[in-house]
Amino acid sequence: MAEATVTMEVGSDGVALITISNPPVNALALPILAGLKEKFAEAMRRDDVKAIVLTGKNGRFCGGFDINVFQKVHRTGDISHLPDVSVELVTNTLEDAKKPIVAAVQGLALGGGLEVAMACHGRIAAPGTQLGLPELSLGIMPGFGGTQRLPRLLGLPKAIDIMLSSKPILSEEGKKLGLIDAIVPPQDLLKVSRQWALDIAEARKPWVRSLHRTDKIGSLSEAREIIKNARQSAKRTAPNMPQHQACLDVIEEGIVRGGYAGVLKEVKVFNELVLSDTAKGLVHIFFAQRAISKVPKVTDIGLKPRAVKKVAVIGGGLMGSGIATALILGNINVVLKEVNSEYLQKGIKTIAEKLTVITLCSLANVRGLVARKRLAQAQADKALSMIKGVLDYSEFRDVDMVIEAVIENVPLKQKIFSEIEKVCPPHCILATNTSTIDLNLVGEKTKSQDRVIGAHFFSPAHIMPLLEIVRTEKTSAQVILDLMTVGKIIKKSPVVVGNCTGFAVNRTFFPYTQGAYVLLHLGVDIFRIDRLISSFGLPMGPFQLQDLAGYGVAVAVGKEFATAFPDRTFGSPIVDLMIKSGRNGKNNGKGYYIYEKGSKPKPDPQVFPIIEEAKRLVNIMPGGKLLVL
Ligand SMILES: C[C@H](O)CC(=O)SCCNC(=O)CCNC(=O)[C@H](O)C(C)(C)COP(=O)(O)OP(=O)(O)OC[C@H]1O[C@@H](n2cnc3c(N)ncnc32)[C@H](O)[C@@H]1OP(=O)(O)O
Repeated sequence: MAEATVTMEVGSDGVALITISNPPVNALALPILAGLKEKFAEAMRRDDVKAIVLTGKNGRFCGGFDINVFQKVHRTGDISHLPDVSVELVTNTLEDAKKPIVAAVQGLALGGGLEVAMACHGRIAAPGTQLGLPELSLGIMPGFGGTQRLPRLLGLPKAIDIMLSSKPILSEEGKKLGLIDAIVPPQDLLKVSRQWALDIAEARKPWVRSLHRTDKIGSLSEAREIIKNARQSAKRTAPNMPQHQACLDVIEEGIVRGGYAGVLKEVKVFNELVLSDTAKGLVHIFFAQRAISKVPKVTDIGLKPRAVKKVAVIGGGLMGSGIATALILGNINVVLKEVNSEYLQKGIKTIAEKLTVITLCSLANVRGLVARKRLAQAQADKALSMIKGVLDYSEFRDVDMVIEAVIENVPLKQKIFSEIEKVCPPHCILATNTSTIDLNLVGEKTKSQDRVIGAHFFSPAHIMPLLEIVRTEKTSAQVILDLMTVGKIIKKSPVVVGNCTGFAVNRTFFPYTQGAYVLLHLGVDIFRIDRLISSFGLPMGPFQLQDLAGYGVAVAVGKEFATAFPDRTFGSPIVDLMIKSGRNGKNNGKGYYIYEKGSKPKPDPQVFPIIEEAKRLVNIMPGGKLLVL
């Protein structure tokens, strides 16, 4: 592992260049923070230093405080692992320095990295640099003064938006908003920054301390109104995330009692948030998301991913259309195969609708609905030109991958696999989107077992980030790597798992659903179950989710499980009875809930007699009273 260092070089111009080096993202690890303290102290002491430029090595300014330290705090419960950076280093040493400091920012300045840059007296950036405070996505909030300095540099609405969304902006936007003083080509970054620092030292440019600024804050009543609206919006969009409200409280403290009081409160609340369960969970997810791209004997054996330029998707239903949309959005050409032209048209129409909605959302910043719609239509049409609908296999001769997305039916999948093996080129990856069926069964009738792999997407497939990649003992490392790479290109989180009925997700999910059925049969109100699960933090409860997925999936998956794990299966007739009574969930607007366009799903009391019938058929409490939980 490369060493974490901070270096300082003093030029003949009297500018000290302090460089952070901690590959790959120059995170502010503890030795880096100690190094910064030491080098800044030296620069302040030395008479030959007039001004300072702070930068990061290898084209990246800084990816923020070292997240590994949070893990250490979580493991030990000992908050003293967190150093006093916000007041001692960022405010006293940098912002209140006796010599001007300019941040030369390139690549990225995120979290603590941007916070350090904001405490400097000038910020010069290379084009396309990412600037953001993503701390809330880790369950914490900015802790090096970001909650105070960002609003003072950008104004409250934009600063709140950046913090609460955790999304970075580019330096070009940063320049327009006032976060960046100048954008210069990377090769001029240090030269311009040095001159800028000297200009401040020699009073040719203003010496600005961000925390002391008030010009962008507006009146107290305006600020309060903005914060109030942000609070309400966060309550709706992030109801189970305490860090959103906490961050707004700290911002408000700074508005009401001044930036320095805000910095002090930020430190206190930051330390509380670091220990929260939310932070523990989200920091775990940060590392887990990175760990998934390291698969032993796949990503560590020197293989290079092959280009996947054209993918055939078999089946244009709910899953197939979503998968095709995701591929097109990732700039991958798609051949969509259906059994007849009616289904094919329907599939392509669904894809067109999805593309229009997505492009419309991505154009939210374009002014005027008409202009937005026109642009969205043009972009969606362009994307649609990457798809070719077919009814036979003639287009399959040059595809790099096939993703079969038909119904969960073993003989049908086996037939398709033996057909595609014959028509596709020998390098072609043969993937199935099955959610449950053992892949050895799916590929049983092919000779190309090394090319057979599971690509289990989650509905809606163009939106949900998880891609469960299922490998059998015979799937080749190259094929796994290729699918992982496609997954990343189409912005999924590909997780490689082993092969068994249900794989990892449904193997876990099935007992969860079974638990919900058992409670239903014990007499617990299903809408109460859903409410409890939502308030626990999941997007929806098990019954609403079943409505969303459609009952066909539940029936098919249930059968597979019952066959594979008969002793772990509780046979509830509820889904069959729902289907018998003409319900199919969201698909036909009638499930456990009623679905009407433009309104939220409403619990349907008419399902109670169906539930009673299910309970009567499987009487798990003969003669007993209903359990009140
Ligand atoms: C007090 C302060 O307010 C608190 C903070 O600053 S908290 C930190 C705030 N910063 C962040 O949240 C940024 C987190 N990092 C990222 O979003 C992305 O890593 C990135 C955009 C910087 C780079 O993305 P990318 O190039 O795709 O590389 P990615 O694979 O994510 O990361 C490369 C490596 O750097 C590590 N890394 C990235 N940021 C890190 C950080 N802040 N601390 C420690 N390690 C970090 C990753 O764990 C990964 O390690 P690995 O190779 O051992 O798995």
